[in-house]
Amino acid sequence: MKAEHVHDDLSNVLFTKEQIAQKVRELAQQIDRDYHGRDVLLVGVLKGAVMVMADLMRELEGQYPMDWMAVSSYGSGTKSSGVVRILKDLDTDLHGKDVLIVEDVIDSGLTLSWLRTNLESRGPASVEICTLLRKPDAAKTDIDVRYVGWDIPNEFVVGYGLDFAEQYRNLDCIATLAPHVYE
Ligand SMILES: O=P(O)(O)OC[C@H]1O[C@H](OP(=O)(O)OP(=O)(O)O)[C@H](O)[C@@H]1O
Ligand code: HPA
Ligand SMILES: [Mg+2]
Repeated sequence: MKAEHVHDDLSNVLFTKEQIAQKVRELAQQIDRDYHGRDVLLVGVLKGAVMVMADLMRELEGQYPMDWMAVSSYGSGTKSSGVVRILKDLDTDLHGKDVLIVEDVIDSGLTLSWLRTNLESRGPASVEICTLLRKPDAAKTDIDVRYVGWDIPNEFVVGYGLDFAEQYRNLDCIATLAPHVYE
């Protein structure tokens, strides 16, 4: 879906489809460089990370198995509840693996902080994080993130996997939502 189809619901397009594609390519190059020859597992966080994972996987030159977790802390609102629930766990044993978590956005950081601790307790060789977006002004906890696409202002964004109440995930760009949609 293109921005023009939901024009009235959006206030500002932050990143176009082309800008996102270029950024994902750059992230893939860094990851290929750092993880070459290692026993890596990419862990995607459903559902928001589906787009970035799908595009990142295709840009990577090495072999990278992937697995998925579903956790939810937002429900249908625009604020994190702070309570993270596992809705679907990994199928893969993490012992000895270099785990790279792939996310769409780090907002308060509560989801990732909880998830990293959870995965670290499963005996992996390492756990690092790759996120397309991060909101430094929204951080409620300090997380060490190895790969960041863009730092963005503290506004609610949709598109490229990011939803508001399950809507707008299939928007091909990343945009801020007009206040009338959620107020
Ligand atoms: O840093 P935080 O404040 O914790 O927010 C970030 C998390 O919130 C969103 O997931 P959400 O719970 O909305 O699930 P979804 O991916 O299915 O939309 C997003 O995909 C991250 O996982
Ligand atoms: O800005 C956001 N948009 C959509 N989902 C989110 N989950 C955390 N922050 C966001
Ligand atoms: Mg969401």
